Amino acid sequence: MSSETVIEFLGNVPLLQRLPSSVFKRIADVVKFKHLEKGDYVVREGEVGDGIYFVWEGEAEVSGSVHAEEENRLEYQLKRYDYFGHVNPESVHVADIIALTKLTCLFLPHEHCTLLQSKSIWSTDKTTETCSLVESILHLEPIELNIFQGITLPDAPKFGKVFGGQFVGQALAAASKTVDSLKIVHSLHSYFLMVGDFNIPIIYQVNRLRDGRNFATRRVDAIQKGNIVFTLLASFQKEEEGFDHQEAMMPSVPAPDGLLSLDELRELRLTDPRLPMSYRKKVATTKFVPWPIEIRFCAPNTNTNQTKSDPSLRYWFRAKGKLSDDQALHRCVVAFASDLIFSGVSLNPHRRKGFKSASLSLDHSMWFHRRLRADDWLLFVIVSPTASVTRGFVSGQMFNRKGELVVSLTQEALLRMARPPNPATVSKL
Ligand SMILES: CCCCCCCCCCCCCCCC(=O)SCCNC(=O)CCNC(=O)[C@H](O)C(C)(C)COP(=O)(O)OP(=O)(O)OC[C@H]1O[C@@H](n2cnc3c(N)ncnc32)[C@H](O)[C@@H]1OP(=O)(O)O
Repeated sequence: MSSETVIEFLGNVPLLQRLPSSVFKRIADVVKFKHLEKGDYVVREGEVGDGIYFVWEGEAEVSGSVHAEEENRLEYQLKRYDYFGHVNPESVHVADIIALTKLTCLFLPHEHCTLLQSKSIWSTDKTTETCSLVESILHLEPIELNIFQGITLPDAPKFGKVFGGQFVGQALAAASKTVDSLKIVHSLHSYFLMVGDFNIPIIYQVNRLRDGRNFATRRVDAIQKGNIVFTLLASFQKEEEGFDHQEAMMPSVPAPDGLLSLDELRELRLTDPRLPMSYRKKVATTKFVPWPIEIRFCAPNTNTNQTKSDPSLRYWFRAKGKLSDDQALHRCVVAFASDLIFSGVSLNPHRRKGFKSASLSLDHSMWFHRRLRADDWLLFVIVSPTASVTRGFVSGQMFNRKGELVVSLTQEALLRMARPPNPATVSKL
């Protein structure tokens, strides 16, 4: 059996899908095949366990007692992708497992069961303390099958509420962790339903809408205090060769290395005489928590939030720090970053002195065209073709440094002139 076939099988075992994708190859290298005939005992009640079994082919019956009382006898059937056994070497089997047909299992011996315990959903060796901030933000605690918990870290971007990109990135992480790791997200569509509270955890409930041979579809609801505050649909596909063309051209822009970072730009703005004193004072007194995403505007930017400009923007961005090598993580990071400076571009032609807006992202859609790395520079080209009846529409394209179009995306946002106080921007959960 090829290693690829074993990895694909392991990726379809729901229990394992939450693990970092790098673990599957390691598990595939150490599992052993066990073949049994109809009627054979695979394990016996009362015996000490020797590892975990995954049903590869055939059916088995579980028959045993929970408390040695006849009325509490367990009886159910196991089929492909089900598992049984114990991670702990001292545990005793509480039931017989008997082959109902010819049965093939993959067996993971005790000494390798630590592979099933990982501190992060993205990496086997890094913990949330040792990885980059954005990777920690996108780490979720698996609570049960299909249920994950995310939190808003103290250093995460917040804007007075749960940042929209955090919802998209975390929900996509939850969806990705219920899919065979050979299938990668190619599109997502999402709605921001209620302003989220960053002081409380977010529960991500994944609905496995479909698992096909090459495609899988998931719906994820983000829940706080019993309310669905955000919802996302995502589709995943196993990579296959096909037609390839690209009509979209990457615009000619300066390379990122020579451009100012947001932190440098902010420092300069404190003393830039072209900017109004009131603005400089505001920049100086506003608490500034650096973002986990590095951003470099392609054109010199002396605009304030009260300067009228074209409804378009170009900037380079990348995650700060090195990310674990998992394509699912890189796509979640891009999803997270894509809501930082996006729909605000719709407001550019309407900015003026005294301008104060109440704006909120309403929906967010993305299409991933090619593999990408979120810890290398990506160019985000944004244009707002229209704004009307309080809604601004933006579309964007992301190119890698080679000029390949890697992502297309759109967003609609609610754009209103703020009337004080502004209850729309705080959570009412
Ligand atoms: C160094 C140099 C460069 C740096 C450069 C940095 C750039 C720095 C960019 C950062 C940029 C971040 C960008 C983050 C972008 C997100 O993260 S946005 C967060 C994600 N989106 C959300 O949370 C939206 C969640 N959804 C919702 O809240 C609801 O679905 C909606 C959209 C409000 C619609 O609900 P609804 O109940 O139908 O709404 P509606 O009745 O119209 O209004 C709701 C409330 O707003 C109030 N409201 C209505 N109009 C107004 C108004 N004009 N003013 C105030 N309140 C209003 C209403 O009174 C109402 O309040 P209540 O009566 O309920 O108390």
